[in-house]
Amino acid sequence: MLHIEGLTSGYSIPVLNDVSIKVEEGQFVAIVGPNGAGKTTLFKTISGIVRPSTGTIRFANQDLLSIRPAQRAHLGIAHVPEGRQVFPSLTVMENLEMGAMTEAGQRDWKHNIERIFEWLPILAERRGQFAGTLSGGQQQMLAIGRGLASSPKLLMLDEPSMGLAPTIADFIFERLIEIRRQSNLTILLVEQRVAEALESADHGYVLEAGRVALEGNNQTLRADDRIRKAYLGM
Ligand SMILES: Nc1ncnc2c1ncn2[C@@H]1O[C@H](COP(=O)(O)OP(=O)(O)OP(=O)(O)O)[C@@H](O)[C@H]1O
Repeated sequence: MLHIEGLTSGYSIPVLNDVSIKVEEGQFVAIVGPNGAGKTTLFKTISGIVRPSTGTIRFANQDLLSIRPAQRAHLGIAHVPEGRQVFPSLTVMENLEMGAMTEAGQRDWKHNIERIFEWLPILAERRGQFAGTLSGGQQQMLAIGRGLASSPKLLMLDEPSMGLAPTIADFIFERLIEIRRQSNLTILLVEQRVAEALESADHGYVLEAGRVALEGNNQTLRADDRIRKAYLGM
């Protein structure tokens, strides 16, 4: 579904160097790595906020780099950004409606909103509340709900656990696993919480200093000595 080959991208200097990543349909893939490794830059490059200097990105058999950033959401890519970025002065429902601006989101709205409320019931309870007054965990669920409202083929999540207490973060990971189980949605997750991310996903990449340092299925990565020492504290 998403094939990234030889990607070099960044700002005045490159942050990502020769990065290749594959996400197949229905897969849950995690990209883990330390602060500043380039995880957010990778997502911004997929969304079109940052332009790569070399490499290719194919999504659903199309050359993504030839498609304008604003059009990429319409192809079925939902980017749930770092720091949630909900619209604070809009209600929960209005935020969800903002997510449904794609053609597919409009078409599937009734079905999607039912499922979003089923998966994330707090959003149904708080539907009339201003998003800015929600807790961090609730805002993260709203950001995920807003992504789901666009009827995505690929849901990209940038550090959904950021700034959340461990129990709340665990709840978010558990919800993602359940959403994926029920919908077979393709998920690409970027995370610093390596243990939780590798438990949730079926395949993982370790990004270090802008390069893919390791790749494998979740069991292989969780058993890898370097991962255990550097990220799992074992
Ligand atoms: N707009 C920008 N202009 C210049 N450099 C940037 C910009 N955004 C990020 N960087 C730099 O790019 C590098 C990678 O940042 P990026 O945010 O992609 O990493 P990350 O792995 O997502 O880390 P974090 O978990 O801290 O968000 C860092 O050295 C950062 O300082």
